Amino acid sequence: MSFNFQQNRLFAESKSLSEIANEFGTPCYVYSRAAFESQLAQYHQGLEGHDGLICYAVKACSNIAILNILAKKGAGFDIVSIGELQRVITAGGDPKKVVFSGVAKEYHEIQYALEVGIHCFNVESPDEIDLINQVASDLNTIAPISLRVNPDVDAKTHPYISTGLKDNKFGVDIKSAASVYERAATLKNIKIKGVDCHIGSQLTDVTPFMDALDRVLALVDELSAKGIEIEHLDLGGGIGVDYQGETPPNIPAYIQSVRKKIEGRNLSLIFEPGRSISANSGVLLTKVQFLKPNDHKNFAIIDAGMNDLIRPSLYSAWQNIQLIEPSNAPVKTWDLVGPICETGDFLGKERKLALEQNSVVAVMGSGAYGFTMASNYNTRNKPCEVLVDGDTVHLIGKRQTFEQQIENEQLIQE
Ligand SMILES: Cc1ncc(COP(=O)(O)O)c(C=O)c1O
Ligand SMILES: N[C@@H](CCCC[NH3+])C(=O)O
Repeated sequence: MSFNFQQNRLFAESKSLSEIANEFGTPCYVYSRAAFESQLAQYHQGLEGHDGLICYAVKACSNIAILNILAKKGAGFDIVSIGELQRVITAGGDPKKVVFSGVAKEYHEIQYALEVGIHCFNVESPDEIDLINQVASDLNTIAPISLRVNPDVDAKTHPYISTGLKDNKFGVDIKSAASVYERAATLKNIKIKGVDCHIGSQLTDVTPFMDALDRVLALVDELSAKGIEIEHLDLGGGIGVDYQGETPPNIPAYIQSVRKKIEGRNLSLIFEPGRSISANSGVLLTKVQFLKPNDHKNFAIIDAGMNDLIRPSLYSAWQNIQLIEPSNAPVKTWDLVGPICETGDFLGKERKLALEQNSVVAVMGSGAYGFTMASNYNTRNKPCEVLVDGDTVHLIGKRQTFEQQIENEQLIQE
């Protein structure tokens, strides 16, 4: 029972979103604790009885209160920067359950990750292996690594969020992976642990995952023949969600089919889900400021813009928009546009809604890549974030202030 209607009023668990909008103002991200926990539980259910880790992709929704809730339920974390690692540690997450992805890890980031003792580095290039080996040698330690391989499969998702094609910057071409492993095996401060693969995001069909897995398993066999034994497979994230009637794969069933494919092999499993845990665990509340109907198009100007939620502008992503209270206004077709001085600043186009001035709407499916991609464009303060737990509301992220925005800026002295 995450987001649900009760007598035509939209609720987060047992709390009405109108009450939240009144108390905290808009724009405001609202998350459901139960939703986060039940999505994570699906992954744990799929993995039950098999060795492995569910490493939530912090970039999807990184508020420390959320990370803390997931950590308490046993999650590990997939991070891509020292900042994300600091978030995990601040939130009480276990560094031993952290995998470090990303194409551009820096010396100080690798150093910190080694000092806190992360589970594994997901390495994306031969040069990076050398740097990790160097840092580990400087610290007189051994760095556990997986190589992120690019299996050249088409994830059949939006080109901007497809990562497993040979045209994408991520990972190492699977054809040259064996030689990269062979070289890594000669390095004194490197310990080879796994093979890593993440082919894209918002996949609604498991076929590309399974094709990638076949290629990864062929590599595992090739490595084994060369005397390099792989302990774990990290199959990344990427499971899609229902934004507009999509039918995403059933999570436990997906993991079961992976387990079936690796039967008889001594391989533990890591998954790095982001969107499938957080997208439908959050909404963005925004209020109609003005209505600007005209002859050929009706604009509803809302108080959230592309700086608060960039997905519609950046990927032409479609997210459902719903009134949180019943309305007596006539239903019309509206473009919901924000306050930013950009033509591409919209959260939804051609939506049939009974809008009036001060109506509050919820942009559904905003829990992933929502707040984490928010910016200060047009010097707008980032919105607040609240977490609903049953009928209790916690403010987990205060609305940013102008003073916070400019605190690192200074006038020149003349
Ligand atoms: C390496 C890596 N792991 C995990 C994720 C999480 O992906 P998703 O949110 O699609 O589950 C991403 C983002 O696509 C990623 O780049
Ligand atoms: N930010 C993207 C997903 C990127 C996934 C990260 N590799 C989205 O909102 O759909």
